[in-house]
Amino acid sequence: MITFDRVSVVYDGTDEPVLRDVNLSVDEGELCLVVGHTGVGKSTLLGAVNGLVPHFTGGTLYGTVTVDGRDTADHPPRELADVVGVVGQDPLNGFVTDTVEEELAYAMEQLAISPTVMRKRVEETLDLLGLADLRHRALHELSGGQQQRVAIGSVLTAHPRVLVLDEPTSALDPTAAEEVLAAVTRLVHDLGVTVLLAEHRLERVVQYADRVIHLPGNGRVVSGAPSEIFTASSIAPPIVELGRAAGWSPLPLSVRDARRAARPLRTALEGAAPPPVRAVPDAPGATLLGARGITVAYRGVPAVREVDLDLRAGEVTALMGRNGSGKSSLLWALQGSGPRAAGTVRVGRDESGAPGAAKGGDPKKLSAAEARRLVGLVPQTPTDLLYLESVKQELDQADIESGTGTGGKAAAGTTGPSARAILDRLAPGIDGATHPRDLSEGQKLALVLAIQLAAAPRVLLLDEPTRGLDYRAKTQLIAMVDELAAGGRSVVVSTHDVEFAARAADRVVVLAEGDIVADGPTTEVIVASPVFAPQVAKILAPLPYLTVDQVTAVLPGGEADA
Ligand SMILES: Nc1ncnc2c1ncn2[C@@H]1O[C@H](COP(=O)(O)OP(=O)(O)OP(=O)(O)O)[C@@H](O)[C@H]1O
Ligand SMILES: Nc1ncnc2c1ncn2[C@@H]1O[C@H](COP(=O)(O)OP(=O)(O)OP(=O)(O)O)[C@@H](O)[C@H]1O
Repeated sequence: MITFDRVSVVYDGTDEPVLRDVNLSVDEGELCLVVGHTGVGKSTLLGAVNGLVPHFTGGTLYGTVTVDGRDTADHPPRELADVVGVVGQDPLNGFVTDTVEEELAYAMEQLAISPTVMRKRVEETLDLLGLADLRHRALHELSGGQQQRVAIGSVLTAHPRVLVLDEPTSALDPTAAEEVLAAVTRLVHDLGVTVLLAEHRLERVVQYADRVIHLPGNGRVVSGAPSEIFTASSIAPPIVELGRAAGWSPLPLSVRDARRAARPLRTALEGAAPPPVRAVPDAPGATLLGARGITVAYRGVPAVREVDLDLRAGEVTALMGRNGSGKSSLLWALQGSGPRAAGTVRVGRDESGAPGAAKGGDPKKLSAAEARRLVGLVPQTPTDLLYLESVKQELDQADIESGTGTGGKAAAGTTGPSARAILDRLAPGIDGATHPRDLSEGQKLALVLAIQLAAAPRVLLLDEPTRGLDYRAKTQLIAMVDELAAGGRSVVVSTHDVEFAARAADRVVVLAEGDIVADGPTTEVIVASPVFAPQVAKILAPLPYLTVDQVTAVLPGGEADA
């Protein structure tokens, strides 16, 4: 269905090809998972399938890509639209209409599908993706996850024979992600649709894959059966890491198979107490931010209802909850620039006595510069914060604003790492001359995180910060968040990434329809929940383990299973 014949892609201004002499053939009805570190070229590979690369991205494509017998060199994306449906990483970017219903119908209109068929498919898709209540809503007023669902739906309605999905579940809550993937799998099994799917959260998708296409980072592509590729690959979901540590062969890829394989492991672990995932401070830190009665409403409809929240020094809090439950609205209200229908926020003064220490107060009432030093927010669409011409300019600007360095060199009297140093930990090897627009999505996020982390505000709010980040970058992010917390800051991470929450947070707050419905230590809140439990917890339940590291700490080498 899809063939790559000696394909190389070189972007303008670079010498190194992103893809190098790639040969690949994907059969009809195959679901292929595309994996690789941030910036290795997954989106480039996917974009080549419908001709977005190079027709829209620039650069040069050597070799031949054919889809359903059509050469993408002679067929621009518009002429492939009846065969290939593409969902990109940034749904807002891809929208062409204004409302949910219009967007779901648009692709069909372009293909001149009859109105009666259109009606029927729109209704089916609204139900399939849980969008019925939102059908008349404006697209730009939807939450991130709601937008992502619409983007997926708008492609499904056209019934393409090939689906190209670039991180389709990155903004979805765990249940919605499962539903979307189940729907996609049904198309593969029942209608023989061919799917190419790039995803960093492998724990969500491995069990559905027929084949894995791995981009190891040298421009080449390795493809094979999932268990075969994951035996050796440098990227692996927790289930695979656990399987490797325990010496399971063949590697189980579904929780169900892993639970069977794990019987001896569970027996071996019984009686041993799992070490804590994170070092827990002896006493709770001082309250840095106190919010009371926070209410956010859009045209009279409440999205956050009278929320009270205290954020303490040294604490990393995961904010979780369904798509549309009010997480982003709450974060923006705390930060001060979002709407607030009622309630107060108070950030305490900086007691460190450092020159120019922040005064404290309600960030909404302070000057932008003052507020930024109290509360920082990395938004869900980080590119909103990038406006300069090169990565280097962005980093330098961040250092000047935060006083952490000048031009990348640490300035006298400052302690924090420069934005460049932070970026290199999250996504190594980005050329400073690159225009931020040309970065991969994961690289853009890493850049925005570096800018915000360099400012090291007392309270740092991260809205879905692991979208597009590979496991390596997430581990780095966890380490940096840890350092900030250890330095007396308070960090809140709004996330659907249960694996990240399990490793990064000591406290989990769950929102449902704008109310806090759970608030407690991570282990208590997420192990008890079928939705938020990470893979290791599911595999080893009822034992209270959350991460592979906890298991290996108890069983060095994992030989207990032998
Ligand atoms: N239009 C472009 N012009 C120049 N360079 C580009 C362009 N698009 C991507 N690149 C570069 O090509 C490389 C591969 O990018 P790509 O988006 O394919 O990576 P990716 O594997 O999808 O990353 P992520 O996991 O972050 O989505 C990156 O280093 C990126 O900076
Ligand atoms: N500008 C807006 N106008 C109208 N409604 C809005 C607006 N922004 C958000 N909403 C609605 O408010 C509710 C909460 O949205 P919010 O973005 O806070 O949710 P969220 O928990 O962050 O969701 P997600 O996990 O999908 O990012 C949603 O139902 C959303 O559709």
